[in-house]
Amino acid sequence: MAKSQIKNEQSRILSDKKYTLREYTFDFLPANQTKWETHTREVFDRGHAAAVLLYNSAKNTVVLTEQFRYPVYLVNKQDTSIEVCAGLLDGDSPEACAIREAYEETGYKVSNLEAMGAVFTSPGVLTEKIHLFLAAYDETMSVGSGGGLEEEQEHINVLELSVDRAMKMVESGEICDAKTVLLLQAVQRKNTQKGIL
Ligand SMILES: Nc1nc2c(ncn2[C@@H]2O[C@H](COP(=O)(O)OP(=O)(O)O[C@H]3O[C@H](CO)[C@@H](O)[C@H](O)[C@@H]3O)[C@@H](O)[C@H]2O)c(=O)[nH]1
Ligand SMILES: [Mg+2]
Repeated sequence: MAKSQIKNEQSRILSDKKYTLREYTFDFLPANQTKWETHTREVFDRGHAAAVLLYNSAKNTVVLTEQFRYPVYLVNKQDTSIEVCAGLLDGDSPEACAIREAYEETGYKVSNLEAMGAVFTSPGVLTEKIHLFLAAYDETMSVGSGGGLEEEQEHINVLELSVDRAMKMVESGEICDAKTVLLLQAVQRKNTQKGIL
């Protein structure tokens, strides 16, 4: 089976402030076809990211963050978004980024990460790939104040919730961030396998 082909790729910058929005044009030959098409696509580049869900299997609880997200406010009129810890790699490995963000955002110093794959949350428009992790936590790892970085205007509340409560918030739509839903479902799957649920 013939694969699709791409040629004559060109791009121009539409916006280049904190992140970069480019318009790409390229010729595209769909798989198993003979007619080339010219495509134009706007693509937003803000680098790649890592996200980590802090999970305590003994208590069956998770630690989440709650913060104002303007895009969520624009669409849902919600004044906060409840999410797993996450941030841009900023030159770090995905693992180092997940550990750094967990500390900055929640004050927990986690170490043993379990990799849960990597996803594009909006492949039609965003280049961003988010590396997903689970990390065990307990009270002894809570060594910082969390809350995020003042210089980045982050005002983060830290929430500790039972997995059951968090899953109910997914069902009700209170939790609607894709990476958070994925990682909560991963924890729930683990519980099902262990016979907890
Ligand atoms: N000045 C300015 N600041 C920004 C902008 N966008 C974000 N910030 C600030 O910079 C901080 C960056 O924090 P990180 O923790 O590194 O990234 P993040 O925004 O939390 O990103 C993660 O979560 C997002 C929301 O779910 C995801 O979209 C993203 O992929 C990633 O996983 C944000 O919290 C916000 O305060 C911007 O356009 N301009
Ligand atoms: Mg963040």
